[in-house]
Amino acid sequence: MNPFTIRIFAPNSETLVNRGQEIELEITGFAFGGNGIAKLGSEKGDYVLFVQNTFPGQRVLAKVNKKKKRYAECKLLKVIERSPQETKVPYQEISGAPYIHVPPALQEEHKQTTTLDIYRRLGNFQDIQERFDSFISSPNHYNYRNKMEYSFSCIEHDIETDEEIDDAFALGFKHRGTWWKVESLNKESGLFDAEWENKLKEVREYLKATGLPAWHPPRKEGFFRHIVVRKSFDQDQLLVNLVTSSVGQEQFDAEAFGEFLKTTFGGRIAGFQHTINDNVADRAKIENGNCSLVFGSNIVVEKLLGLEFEISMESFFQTNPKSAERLYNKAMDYVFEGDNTLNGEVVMDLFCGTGTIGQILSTRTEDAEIIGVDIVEEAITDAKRNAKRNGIDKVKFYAADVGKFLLEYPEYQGKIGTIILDPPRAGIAPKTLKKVIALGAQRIVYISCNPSTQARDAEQLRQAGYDMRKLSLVDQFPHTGHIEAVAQFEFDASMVKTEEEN
Ligand SMILES: C[S@@+](CC[C@H](N)C(=O)[O-])C[C@H]1O[C@@H](n2cnc3c(N)ncnc32)[C@H](O)[C@@H]1O
Repeated sequence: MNPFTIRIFAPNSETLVNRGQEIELEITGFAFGGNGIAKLGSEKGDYVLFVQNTFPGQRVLAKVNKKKKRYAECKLLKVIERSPQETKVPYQEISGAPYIHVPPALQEEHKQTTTLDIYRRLGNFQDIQERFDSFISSPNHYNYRNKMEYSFSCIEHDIETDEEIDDAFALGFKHRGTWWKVESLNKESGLFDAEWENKLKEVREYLKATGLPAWHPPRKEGFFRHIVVRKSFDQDQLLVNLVTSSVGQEQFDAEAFGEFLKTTFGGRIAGFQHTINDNVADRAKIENGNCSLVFGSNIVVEKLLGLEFEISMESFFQTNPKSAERLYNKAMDYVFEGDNTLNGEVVMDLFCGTGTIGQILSTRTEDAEIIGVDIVEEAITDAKRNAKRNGIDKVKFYAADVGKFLLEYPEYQGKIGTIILDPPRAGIAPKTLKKVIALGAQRIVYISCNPSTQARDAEQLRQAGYDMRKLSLVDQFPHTGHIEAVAQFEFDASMVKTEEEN
């Protein structure tokens, strides 16, 4: 045990912590989703505290957010002492990459163990190890993201002194656990484009020199609000969107800033947009507003498994495209395994986003009819445009709620051999999953960015006769607690439970 840690013993450790309390803890274990575990001893046994984004061996300052009888959930405020397993890295630490000091192989080992445990506990797969196929690493452990959002604030958290500075001009990421304080990014974070982040300081100095103020989050006033950058790895180009309010707009020379970007980043800036957004609602999307293209193009083009995708500022696109290729290849292996050629079949790509999976599928089949469905109209518009760009006419895209779509098109019931599912983090609503099951597919390939909801949905699928045959984990987001999963389910009539058995 760390010599600085005071291990508290009390008759009833439940009484040791209160909601809102700040407490120093030693992290001794690790659970799914990047939850470090600390324990407080008592005569009645250990009281467990989960602290998000921590790692075994760290000594941390945490705040109790939720208190239950047997455990508490805490928010990390500060790492006081690093784990002996952590190493020095040349990056500036940001709250979005809490494991940047943990060697990638160790991150992966912990992700695999804790994620498989979730399938055991939430999906009741005691034999998960036999179903587990592979752990797929991200091809790039660093600088893998293709989109980053930076915030301005006139309240700065100084990373050297740990002090709050008012009347500042900060540009970077929010200080851990706050929504008003920004830590200026002075060198790359290790997640996004190195050149862009290493020169962000120059961007900040340029904008500060305009004399216009950075946003004041509590007062909801100021001029500079955010910078959002999109990257195409294939073109090695950046698309920049500066989001400001309209107050002071006439004093801002967007064209001059555009020239500054061109000079600073050479030919790498594909386009520069200026968005004026006066919406101060907490949940408003930062990019919404009045957008004008100052120079260049409002899209970049990314290549994925040989196909081209136009990406605008608003489009949904996999954040780690190089790793997404590995994810999609594994999904394709699961689709085509055995002699599942899909020829002459109807294939559903449900929750299709910008239609990436459906398009990849269509390049590997002869005469399958592929149907993509997503609720976001703009995503479907992007999907159709990209399919055209790639010369693909075998995929039909529909903008609709998956549940409603399946009700409105009952003719597909019983005609579908294979379904690909890629729902959002919340998983699939039980009612919608019931409708998917009613389609009667032989095989379902289910991609998930949240294994805990996938494990839950796997239980519903099992009761309907779908056996999870294979599972792979893909590390789409190194240095975070997140992990992506892809599973192959096969219908087995002998597994279907009767009403009485249920
Ligand atoms: C994880 S993303 C899918 C990404 C996509 N398959 C890809 O690889 O690019 C989940 C998608 O589900 C869509 N979605 C969420 N709820 C939905 C619903 N009820 N019906 C249809 N689509 C929905 C979202 O718009 C989002 O595009």
